Amino acid sequence: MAAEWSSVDARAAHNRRMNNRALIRRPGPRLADGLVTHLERSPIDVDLALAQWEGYAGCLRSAGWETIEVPGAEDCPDAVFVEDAVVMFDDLAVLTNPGAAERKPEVAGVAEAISGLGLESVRISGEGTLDGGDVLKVGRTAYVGLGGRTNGAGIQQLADHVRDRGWTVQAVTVERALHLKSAVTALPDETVIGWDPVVDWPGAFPRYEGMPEEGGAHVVIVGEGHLLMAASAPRTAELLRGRGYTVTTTDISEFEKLEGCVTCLSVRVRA
Ligand SMILES: NC(=O)NCCC[C@H](N)C(=O)O
Repeated sequence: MAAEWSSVDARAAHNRRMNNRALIRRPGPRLADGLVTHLERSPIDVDLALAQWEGYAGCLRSAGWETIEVPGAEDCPDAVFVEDAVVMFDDLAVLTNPGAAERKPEVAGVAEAISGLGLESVRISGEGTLDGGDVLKVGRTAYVGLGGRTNGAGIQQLADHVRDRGWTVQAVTVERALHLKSAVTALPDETVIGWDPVVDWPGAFPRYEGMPEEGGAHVVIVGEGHLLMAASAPRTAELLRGRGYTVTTTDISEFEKLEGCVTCLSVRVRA
C-alpha cells in the first residue's frame, strides 16, 4: 500500500510539473431540468450533486491537476457536462456546436475560458453539430459517434480542423447510447472498454473488451496507470485494479441520473 501511495504522489507531482489543467463547470440551480434521453427522469438532489461535483474536482486535484472553473451558465441545466462544449486536440481547442438546441448557449462561456488560457481555437458551426461526448481519442485516432447529437457535417468539419495536425477521424454509429463515450472509453493501453448492451459496433475498434457494469465503461486517465471512475462500477474497478491500474472512484449518482459520467464533468488540457 505504501508503495502504491508514493507512486500516486509521484504521478500527481508529474501532472503538476506538466501544468496539466482541467476545465470544470459548477452545476447550476436548474440542474434538475437537465435533458434525459435514454433514461426515465428521476429526482435530482441538487445539494448532493454539488457535493459530488466538489468531490470529483477534488479527485482531479489530488491527482495533480489544476482545476479551472469555467463561469457558470445558470440558464443551462446541462452546463456542468463541460466536456460536450469543447474537445482538445493537443493544444488546439475545438469549440463544439451541441446537437441539442438547449445546450448551444453553453459554448460561449467555454470559449472565453479557452481564450483566457491563451489556447488556439476553431469552431464547429452552421449545419454541423458535434457534442464532445461523442469524441473518443485513442492514440492519434478520434472515433466520433454519429447519432442523436453529432451529425455527418459536424464530423466532416472536425476532420478538416485536425487532419493537418496528424489526427485521423473515424465515424462510429451510435444508436443505443446518448454519446459514443456513454458507451465506450479507452484504457491507457488503447483497449476500448464498454458495456456490451449499449455498444453498437464493438468491431469498430482494433481491441474491444466488455466490462461488467454500465458505469464500468467510463474511465478518465488522470495519470500514468491511474484511472478515475464512478463509484457505481465497483466490480469493474476491482477488475482493473487486478490488471495493475490504480483506480480512484467517486460518487456521481446525481449526474448519472442525467446520463452524465466521469468523462463529461471535465476537459483535460495537456498543453
Ligand atoms: N458527454 C456526456 O456524456 N455528457 C452527458 C450529457 C448529459 C445531458 N443531460 C445531455 O443530455 O446532454
